Amino acid sequence: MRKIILASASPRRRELLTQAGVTFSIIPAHGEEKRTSDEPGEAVQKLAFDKAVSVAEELGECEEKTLVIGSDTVVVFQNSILGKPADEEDAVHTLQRLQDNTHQVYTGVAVLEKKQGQWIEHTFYEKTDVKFYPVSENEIRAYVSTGEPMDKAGSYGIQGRWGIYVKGICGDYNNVVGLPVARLFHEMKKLGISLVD
Ligand SMILES: Cc1cn([C@H]2C[C@H](O)[C@@H](COP(=O)(O)OP(=O)(O)OP(=O)(O)O)O2)c(=O)[nH]c1=O
Repeated sequence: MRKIILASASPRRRELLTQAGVTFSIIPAHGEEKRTSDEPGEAVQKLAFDKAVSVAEELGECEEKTLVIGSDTVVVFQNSILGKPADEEDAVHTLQRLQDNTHQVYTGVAVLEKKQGQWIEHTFYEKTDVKFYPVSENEIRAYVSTGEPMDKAGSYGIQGRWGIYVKGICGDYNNVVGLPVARLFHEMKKLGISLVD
């Protein structure tokens, strides 16, 4: 049986992988996330890779075929990359920009596979378009006061209360929540790797 480690503190990623029937353990990646590219696809893959590498390094010696999965999600609006809000006012400002408009959510995934004593890297990213209805400042402030936006890219959670303002999406819903599980399974299948027993 292959050992699978999710390099994440995100409860959403944990839930998505569990729902997909994967048996795994969790080791959150520590350390500063530093964005090194302005191209969102590249940026999220590199951040996902950094998270997976930091956990792989922590593991040291480990069994052949072990997989370490890292992931990173950002929102892109009018060529700017938006991460988590700095504070409540930042969240309000971000949601004011995103409402009544369409933005993109990018999630990068990095899978490190232990093969013949070496870590082999597999990375990809998935993009989803998300369109919001018009939302008033009062509605935005009420949402922000729930605290929900504070740990989320783009200052909202599609799976939570903000869902009532989502007019539609084009692409994978799970990608917005933080892990494109179907694409992950598909990419692993291409490599002959099964994530379920
Ligand atoms: C857009 C959006 C993001 N998010 C979340 C997913 C990610 O957890 C978070 C983006 O931050 P990330 O830095 O990608 O992840 P994280 O810090 O939560 O967890 P870790 O680095 O340990 O894996 O935003 C939602 O839950 N719903 C949404 O609709």
